[in-house]
Amino acid sequence: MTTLNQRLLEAPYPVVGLTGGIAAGKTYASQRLRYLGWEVINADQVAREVVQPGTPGLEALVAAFGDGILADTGTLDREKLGDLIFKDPAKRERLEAILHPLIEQRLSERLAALPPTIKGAVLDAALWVERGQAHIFDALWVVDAPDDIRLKRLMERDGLDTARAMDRIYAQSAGAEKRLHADQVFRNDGRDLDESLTKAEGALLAHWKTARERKWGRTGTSPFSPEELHAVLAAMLGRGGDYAEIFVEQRRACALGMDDGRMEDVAAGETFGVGLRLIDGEATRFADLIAPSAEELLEAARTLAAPGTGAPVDVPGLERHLLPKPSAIEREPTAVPLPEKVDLVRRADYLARRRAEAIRPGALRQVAVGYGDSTQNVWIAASERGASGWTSTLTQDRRIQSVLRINVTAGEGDLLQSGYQALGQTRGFELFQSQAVEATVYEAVRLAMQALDAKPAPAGTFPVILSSSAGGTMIHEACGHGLEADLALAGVSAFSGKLGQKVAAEGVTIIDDGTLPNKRGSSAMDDEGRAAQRVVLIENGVLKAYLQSRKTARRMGVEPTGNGRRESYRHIPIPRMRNTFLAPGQEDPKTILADLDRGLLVKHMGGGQVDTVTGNFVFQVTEGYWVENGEVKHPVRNATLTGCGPAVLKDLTRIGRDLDHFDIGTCGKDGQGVPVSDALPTILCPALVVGGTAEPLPSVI
Ligand SMILES: CC(C)(COP(=O)(O)OP(=O)(O)OC[C@H]1O[C@@H](n2cnc3c(N)ncnc32)[C@H](O)[C@@H]1O)[C@@H](O)C(=O)NCCC(=O)NCCS
Ligand SMILES: Nc1ncnc2c1ncn2[C@@H]1O[C@H](COP(=O)(O)OP(=O)(O)OP(=O)(O)O)[C@@H](O)[C@H]1O
Repeated sequence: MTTLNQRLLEAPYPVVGLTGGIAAGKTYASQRLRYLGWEVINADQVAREVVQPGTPGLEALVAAFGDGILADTGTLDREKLGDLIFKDPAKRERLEAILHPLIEQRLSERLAALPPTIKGAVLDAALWVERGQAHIFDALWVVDAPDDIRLKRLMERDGLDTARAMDRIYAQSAGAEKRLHADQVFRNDGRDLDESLTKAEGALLAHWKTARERKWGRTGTSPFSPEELHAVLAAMLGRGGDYAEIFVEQRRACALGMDDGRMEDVAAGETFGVGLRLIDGEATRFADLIAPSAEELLEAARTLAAPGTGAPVDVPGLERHLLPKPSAIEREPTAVPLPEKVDLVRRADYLARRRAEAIRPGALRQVAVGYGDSTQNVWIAASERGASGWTSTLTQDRRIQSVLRINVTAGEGDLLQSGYQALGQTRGFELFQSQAVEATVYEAVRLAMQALDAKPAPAGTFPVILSSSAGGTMIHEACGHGLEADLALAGVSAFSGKLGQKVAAEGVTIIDDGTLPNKRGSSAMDDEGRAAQRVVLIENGVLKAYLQSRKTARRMGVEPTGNGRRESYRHIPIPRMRNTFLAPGQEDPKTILADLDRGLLVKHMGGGQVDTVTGNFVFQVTEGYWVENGEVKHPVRNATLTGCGPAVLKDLTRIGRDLDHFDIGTCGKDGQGVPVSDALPTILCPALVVGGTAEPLPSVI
C-alpha cells in the first residue's frame, strides 16, 4: 500500500482531493477553504520543494534533461523546463516518472505532520485523475471552468502566448473526464463559489466517517482465517513454484423478469467457492472447489503441488493490503426485501405503459423488464516470488452490481420497432431513485415510438457522427479487445507488436479506467488482487500499453495493469476491459453537427457483430437521423454501420469535449462474462458504410 493511502486512512479528519484543469481556479477555491479553517497542501508547491538546489530531485532532472534546464544561479529554470515538457509528451512522462514519487512522498509527510485537531485537509493537485488516484480521498472536488475562460486566465496570470497556454491546457485530461470522478463539481466561471464550498464542507464534515468506512472498510468475514490461508499457500508451494493464489468467492444474486405484466422469472441464489492456482515456470495448475472446508482446501493444495520437483518455499506471513473501493454503497441489495424489488419492476412496467399510452395511444405491443443485483465478496491470498524475495498478500473486495433493463416494443400495422435502455452501476438499491427509473423507462418508450415514424435509412458511404449518447460499443468491441495483452501476444490483434507506434490519429486517446465511481466495470481490485487503475492504452494516437493480467505482464516484462479478471472462482483470470472510453477532445459537439453537409447522426447503437482480430464491425443503429447542411432532417430506421475499428481511429479528426453516457454490458470472452461499460465523446467518422433499406444514395465519399 502506498504511504499516501496509509496516511489517508489514518488521518483523524476528512481529507479532500481538490483538482481541476490548469487555471480552473484550484488556488482560488483552496484559499476559500483555508479561510474556512482547512489545511491546504498544494502539490505545485511541494513540486518546487523537491527540486531545490542540492536535492536528489534536481540532480535527477539534470541527469535526464542536461544542465540547460538550470539558471545561472544553479536553480531550476522553470520556464525553460516548462517549454520543454509541455510540448513533448515523452519528455513530460520522463519528468513525471522522476518527480511524482518524490512529490507523493513529500505530500504524505506533510499530511502526517498536520495536527490531529484540524477540521480537515485539502490536497490540491492538478493531476489526481491522470495519476489514477482520484478515488482515494474522502471526497474528490473538481473545480471546473470552460476552456476559453481558463485560456484567458492562464494567459493573463502567467503572461503566456496562446500556443504555450494551449500546450499546457492539453497536457492534462479534459474537464469531462475529471467530472466523471468528482464527488462534487464547482463551476468557476465567474459565479460565487463561497456558498457552494461552505455547503460541501458541511455535508462532508457530517458524513466523512461513514463514507471512509464504506470506502476502505472490510465488509464480510472471510470464511477462512489468515492462518488457514497461509497454510494452504504453503502446501501449494510445498514442492516449489513461482506463484500460488487462493481466490475465495461468496456471491449472492437476485434476478427478476417481467414480460407483458407477468412476473415470469424470480431467481435468487448464493454461491461459495474457491479457486486455487499454482504457477511453476510455464505450467499453470488450477483447482476449483465448491464450498470447501479448510481441510479440503489443504488437501487440494497438496494435490496441486504433487507434480512439483522443487524444494518447499518458506512462505512469508500474509500482509493485508486495504484498497479503496470506487463506489460507495448506501443500500445493500441483500438487505432489500424481495417485495421492494418486485415493486420496482412493476413500477417500471406501469410507467412504460402509461407513457406509451400518453404519447401514442394503441401503439404499445410489449414491455419486458428485467432486474438484477449481485453482491460478490472476494478474498485473494497470494504468494509470489519477486526480485527481492517472496511476498504474501491478502486483499479483499466487495463488488455490488445493480441493474434494471427495459425493452419496449411498439407497432403499427405490420411494422414492429423496439426501444431498449438499461440502468446499471456498481451501486446498491439507492440507484433506483424514481427520477432515474422514470428517465430510463421514458427513453426506452421514446426510442420505440420514434422508430415507427422513421424513414428507411439510405445506403452508401457517408460521414457519420456518433453522438456521445451512442455509447462506446465501437471502442470496446472494435478496438478494446485488440488492446488486451493475451490477444496481442497471440498475434491475433490489429495492435500486435505496435507498442510505441502511431496507431490512431493525433488527438485519439483511449483509456480503460477501473477506478471510475459507480461505473459497471469498476472495483477496488482485479481478480488477482491488483488495485484497479486508470490505464492509458493509446495516447494522442500512440500505442502506450496493453491491458495486462499477471501472466501476460510477466511475458511482456511489464507491470500488471489490474485487468486480470475472471467470471467466478471456477475460471482463470485473463486480461479484460473495465470502463473503456475514447477520451474527450476539444470540440463543441454542436459545431461538429453544424459542419456536416450530408450524412448520418447516430444517437443510439444496438447490437452488432465484430471480428476482434481485425476490428471489422457491423452495428445496428437504433436511433439515427439523416443530416443535411448541418440540420437534422428526419429519423431513419434499420440502418447498419460497417467499418473497421482501428481504421476509424486513424481517420478521426473531430472529437467532442462531451463524455457523459456509458453503455453497460457483460463482455464475453473465452466463455467468461464480466461486467463492463464503455463510452465515447461525439465524434465524426469521415466515411462509414451505411447499410439501409432505402434506395441507395450516391455516396458522398
Ligand atoms: C514543468 C514545471 C517546472 C513548470 O513550472 P511552472 O512554474 O511554469 O508551473 P507550475 O509548477 O506553477 O505549474 C502550473 C500548472 O501546470 C500544470 N502542470 C504542472 N505539471 C504538469 C504535468 N506534468 N502535466 C500536466 N500539467 C502540469 C498544473 O496545472 C500546475 O498547477 C512544473 O510544472 C513541474 O515541475 N511539473 C512537474 C511536476 C508535476 O507534475 N506537477 C503537477 C502537480 S502533481
Ligand atoms: N472566479 C474567478 N474570477 C476571477 N478570476 C479568477 C476566478 N477564479 C480564478 N481566477 C483567476 O484565474 C487565474 C487562475 O486561477 P488559479 O490560480 O486559482 O487556478 P489554478 O487552478 O490554481 O491553476 P494551476 O493549475 O496553474 O495551479 C488566477 O489568476 C485567478 O486569480
